[in-house]
Amino acid sequence: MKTVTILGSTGSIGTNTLAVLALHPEQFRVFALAAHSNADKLFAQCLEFRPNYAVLGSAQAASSLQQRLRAEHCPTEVLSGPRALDDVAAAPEVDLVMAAIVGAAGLSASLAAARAGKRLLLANKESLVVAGDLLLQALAQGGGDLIPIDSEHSAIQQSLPDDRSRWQADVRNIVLTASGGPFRQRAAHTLQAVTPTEACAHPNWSMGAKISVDSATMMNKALEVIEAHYLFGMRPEQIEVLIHPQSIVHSMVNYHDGSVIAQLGQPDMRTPIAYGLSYPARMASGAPWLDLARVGRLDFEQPDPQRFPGLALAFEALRMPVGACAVLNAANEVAVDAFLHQRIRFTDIHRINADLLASAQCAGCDSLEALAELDVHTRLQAQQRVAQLSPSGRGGAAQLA
Ligand SMILES: NC(=O)C1=CN([C@@H]2O[C@H](COP(=O)(O)OP(=O)(O)OC[C@H]3O[C@@H](n4cnc5c(N)ncnc54)[C@H](OP(=O)(O)O)[C@@H]3O)[C@@H](O)[C@H]2O)C=CC1
Ligand SMILES: CC(=O)[C@@H](O)[C@H](O)COP(=O)(O)O
Ligand SMILES: [Mn+2]
Repeated sequence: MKTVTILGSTGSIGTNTLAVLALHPEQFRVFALAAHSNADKLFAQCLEFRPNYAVLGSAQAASSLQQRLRAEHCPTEVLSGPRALDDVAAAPEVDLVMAAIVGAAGLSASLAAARAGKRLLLANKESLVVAGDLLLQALAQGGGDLIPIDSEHSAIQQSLPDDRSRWQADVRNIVLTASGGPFRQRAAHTLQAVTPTEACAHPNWSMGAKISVDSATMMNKALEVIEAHYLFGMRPEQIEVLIHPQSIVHSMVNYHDGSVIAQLGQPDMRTPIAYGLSYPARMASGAPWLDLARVGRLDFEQPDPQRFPGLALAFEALRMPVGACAVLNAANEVAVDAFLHQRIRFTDIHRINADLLASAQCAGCDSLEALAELDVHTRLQAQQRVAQLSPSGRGGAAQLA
């Protein structure tokens, strides 16, 4: 029996993880569930999975959830705050940690799990983007391992040789597939008018709001290029991005002998989640079977740099000092949030990201403290840019649309 902590249990990945675990009660027990503010959903999850611990963002919300659980005779103890996230990630009882918090807010608990030698099931790509070297060092020190949950990286892992020492010798490059998101065919000059609802309407995947907007700008793929660089030790020029609108080929590896090895499946996160939970064995995930005759065709095309200028920022950041990726991530988190709150236009996301990356002062920012400072500083700068770009900052009160 393996014991699991799920960080971000109320989100899209968290919910899918619980759906997979529910299929295998004889193999897994839930130790802790953590959310930020969705107390109602966490309450329902606690009643169903009866974890030892639940975590919420604020002490007040935690105390209210505790009372509701006691009234239902549920034994779960409710904790609060970022320290509690680290504690439930590193607790000695835990074997597996699903890191599915959104954004850099997930970094501290990912590091805590890594230092404690857990198997880290990493959905929170921002942890690697902000502090890739430090997370890999923590894993090496803790003696645990990391299984990527991001569908492309799960696909690459499944397509690489088991023997890591062969990766550089055998592999020519890796190809991350991208759906192109909801605006793949939309004229670039109309993108400034798109709404948050349109941007979140991903053609193939059902996901949280932040990653859905990232898919629409292709900043998701930019973050995934950086994620792949750290996970697989590939140089920027060994990482290629190819648009594949059906999201059936989840990514592929080109070998020196001309072979291409890929992983295919329905666009359903329960598959990479089940792979991570059961690795190296395989188990049922609940995802539907892939019927290629029904899919009919698989298309591929080059990403259009006019429509998706954000993709190039990943390659730029990887050629800069290490903190540049943290700057790009922080700028993007602030910009996406401002877009979702209709404070800036869709196309302003890229303006903010590109401006802040261009002015990044990140030389020597390789410690956790320096990266944290850089993150705070960049968020302040990004907020200032948001204020300038928002309708009131432009000198008018007009609605964005
Ligand atoms: N969704 C997907 O299919 C995929 C997601 N990923 C990655 O997985 C991560 C999660 O994505 P997704 O599930 O879509 O996101 P969601 O927005 O659906 O869920 C986010 C989860 O994180 C919690 N959370 C948010 N902020 C904090 C915080 N400050 N402290 C603690 N918990 C917090 C939320 O709690 P609450 O509900 O209370 O707000 C929620 O449980 C992201 O890094 C994303 O890039 C990667 C590949 C695919
Ligand atoms: C499911 C998953 O891994 C997402 O990151 C997905 O890849 C998003 O789709 P895009 O290819 O549109 O970014
Ligand atoms: Mn992905």
